Parts: sequence; C-alpha cells; structure tokens
Amino acid sequence: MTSASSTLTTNSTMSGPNFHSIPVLDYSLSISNNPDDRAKFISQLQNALINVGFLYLSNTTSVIEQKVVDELVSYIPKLFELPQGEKDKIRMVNSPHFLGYSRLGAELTKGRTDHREQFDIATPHVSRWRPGDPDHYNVWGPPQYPDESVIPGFRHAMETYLSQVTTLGSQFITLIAQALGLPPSGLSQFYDIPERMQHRGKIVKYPVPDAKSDSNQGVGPHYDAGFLTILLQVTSHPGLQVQNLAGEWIDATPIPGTFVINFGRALEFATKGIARATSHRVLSPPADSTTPRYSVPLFHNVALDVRVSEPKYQLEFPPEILKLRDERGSLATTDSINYSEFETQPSGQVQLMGRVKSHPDVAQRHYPELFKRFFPDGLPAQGVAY
Ligand SMILES: O=C(O)CCC(=O)C(=O)O
Ligand SMILES: [Fe+2]
Repeated sequence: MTSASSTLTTNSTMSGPNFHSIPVLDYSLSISNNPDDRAKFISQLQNALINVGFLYLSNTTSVIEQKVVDELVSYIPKLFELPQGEKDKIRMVNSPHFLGYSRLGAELTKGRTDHREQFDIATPHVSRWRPGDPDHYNVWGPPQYPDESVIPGFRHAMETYLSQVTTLGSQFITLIAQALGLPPSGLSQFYDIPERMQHRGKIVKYPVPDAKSDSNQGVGPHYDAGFLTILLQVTSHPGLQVQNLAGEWIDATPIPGTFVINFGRALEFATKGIARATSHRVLSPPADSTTPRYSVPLFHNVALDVRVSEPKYQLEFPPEILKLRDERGSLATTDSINYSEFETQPSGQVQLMGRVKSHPDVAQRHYPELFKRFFPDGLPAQGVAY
C-alpha cells in the first residue's frame, strides 16, 4: 500500500510546509544553562509540533538511564519465548482494563488484522470504577505480568522503565506548552495528580511474515490517542512510516540512542489543530529478515474526565502561533480515521471506544453493550485478543 486514500480532508492544492524527513532534536539543549540552547530547542520543537507531528529525541540519558533501557531490552526476546501457557495466563481477555497479552493477529486496525504479538502493560494503578460510574473509569487498572518465577526481574525492569519514560513525558509536556507560546504549566489542566494518572505501554513483536502471507500490515494506519507517545525502536528494522501532508509515507528508520516522539489526537484537538497528530503505520519486517522487529511505545495519557472541547479547557494561543498553523493549512491527505470522538467525548470514553474496536473479544466479555454497538454482527473471525 503506497498511495494514500483520499478522505474528506484531502487538499489537492496544498501549499505551505510539507516534510520529507523527521527532525532529530537534542533533549540536552532543553535543559542547558545557556538560554540560546533552550530557545533553539523550543524553536525546533515548534516546527516538529506544527508541521511534522513526529520527531526523534536524542540525549535523554539524564532522565531515562541507558542501563534501564538495556535491561528492559535484554528481557524482550525471553518474554516472547515464554511457554504459550505462561503467556495465556495473562491474556488480555481477563482484563476489563485491556491490559495483558495478545497473541499474533489478535488486533484490528481500521478493521484489518495487525501482524503483531504484544503485551499491554501500564504504570501501576488500581481500578477506580464503582457501580454507577461511567464505564470508562475502568480503562485504567492493574496491569497483568507473567509470574515472577518464569521471568525473574522483568516486572521490576519494566516498571523502572515506565516510570522514567513517564517522567520524560511529563517534562516534555512543559516544553510543548512553551513551543506553543504558553507558560510551561500551560497544559497542566489536562492532568490529574500523578498518583491518579495511568500511562500505558506495550512491548511489541512484529514477526517476519511467512512466505504465504498476503499482508505486510504490522499495524495499519492510525493516529495515537493522547497527548504524546514515546517510542523505543528496539531493533534496527525499518518498518515505521509516517504520512506527510501530501499523503506520502516517510520512513522513520531507527536511529540508535533516540526515542521517537509523536503527538496524539487529544493534543491536536486541545490545541485547535496547532499540534499535528500524524498518521503512521508499521510494515512487517521484510521477507528476507531473519529476526523479528521489537518496539516499546508508551502512550502518555491525559486525565480520564477531560473533555477537550469543554469551554474550561479552551486555550488562548498567541497570534504568531496561530499564523504558523494557518500557513501549514488544516488539510492533509491521510489514511487514518480514528479518535475523532475527542471532539465530543471525555478522554477516557474515547480511549475505551478505541480499545473496543481494536480488541473485540475483550469488549464482548467486559463491555457487552459497547461491543454490540460496534460489532452488531458478533465477533469478527479475526481480531480476538485470546
Ligand atoms: O511499533 C511501532 O514502532 C509503533 C507502534 C504504534 O504506532 C502503536 O502501537 O501505536
Ligand atoms: Fe501508533
């Protein structure tokens, strides 16, 4: 699939900035004592936010220690090689919070099967849902980990990693605010106190498709949901691609020592379209590859009750920032369609609907009413998270 399908947002006479590569930003500039360095970082971030929606971030070891990354990475092949029975003990269908293990081919994007196997894991949290509460309070809850005895130390390695990446995410939010002409705390109204927040990650394996496979969809075109995603590309495989304003797919080839950061639909709506949520997808490793691709995204959430369209959440941006958005234009060719519900629904409800569409079997067990709404003909043949 190389050509973009046109949607309502197609703009054939596109003018203004487009991108053909993804900028690399040096995080250490943002914490430098030299104000010129900090200003340079903010200006590069402004361009990435408004015109690209993606960036690579280098030099983050002051927040995410290299040894923490290395330790997590060392567990990843072992995690997927656990006996199937151990993985099945923590399958996602056990969890109303959509956390746990999904076997290969269990997930749908835009109704098509993704060719990936994954563990959805999140920062520690208890479920706050009580009878009578909205369903979406239940999208946050305790993660499921494999038994400590079968992979000793993994849980600690993952929790340490998640905690450090979450810290980077929270600091990055203050930089985003500044790049949008707001004070550093300008986006804090979208967050609850840290103890009442949950951020989710995944550990993902994209296997080499077998010769008979007619699909190279690792994960289909989509937008991410929240404010930002921080992605570790563990292996050197190409495969992640990002859609530019003209609808062309641009490679986000792994750069060692960097994270990929991209912005989600909630941030796009909350910033009146100034920050771009950019469509992306992952292609399976090429047929001649001898190893799978691994990645670890972390989705940095906003609070469950936030309805970005509510008057109390409206932000005022300086005219020069709005001008940059207008010069870019609000139209782009895209293959992605998801998460437009942020326009009307609270963030938790949008997340829940996204999860229902991706994991229908989990929804059927835990959210039967929503399941019927999205899958009136019952469970699709594919797309069972196990
Ligand atoms: O695996 C990757 O590189 C990206 C995955 C992704 O886009 C997602 O899970 O939202
Ligand atoms: Fe994504």
